[in-house]
Amino acid sequence: MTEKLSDTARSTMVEPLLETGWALTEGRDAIEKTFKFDDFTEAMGFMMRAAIWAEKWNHHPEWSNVYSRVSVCLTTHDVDGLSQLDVKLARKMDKLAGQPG
Ligand SMILES: C[C@H](O)[C@H](O)[C@H]1CNC2=NC(N)=NC(=O)C2=N1
Repeated sequence: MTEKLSDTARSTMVEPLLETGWALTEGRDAIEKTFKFDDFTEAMGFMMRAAIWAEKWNHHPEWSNVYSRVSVCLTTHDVDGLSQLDVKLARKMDKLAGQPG
């Protein structure tokens, strides 16, 4: 059963994400990041690759795309807050984007 991250888990698992461009969302227990790509095609390719992992893990981002940018917000609706799934997907997205931050 997915659980909300504990305070300890937040400092060990979420804080490192803040170093790679993720930020805590105002007013929500969520993290967000805007990925910038060279063009629309690169942005779409990232979304497709990330979508495959989201579906495989049954954990889906709240995201939007404007041309070469993809804005992502991750939170776990089932627990109304951040869980390990959000950390896992955030790490995967960073890898798929090939950008440290
Ligand atoms: C029924 C389905 O398995 C659930 O709604 C899954 C789908 N994807 C999900 N994605 C996210 N971000 N949070 C969830 O709680 C969630 N739950």
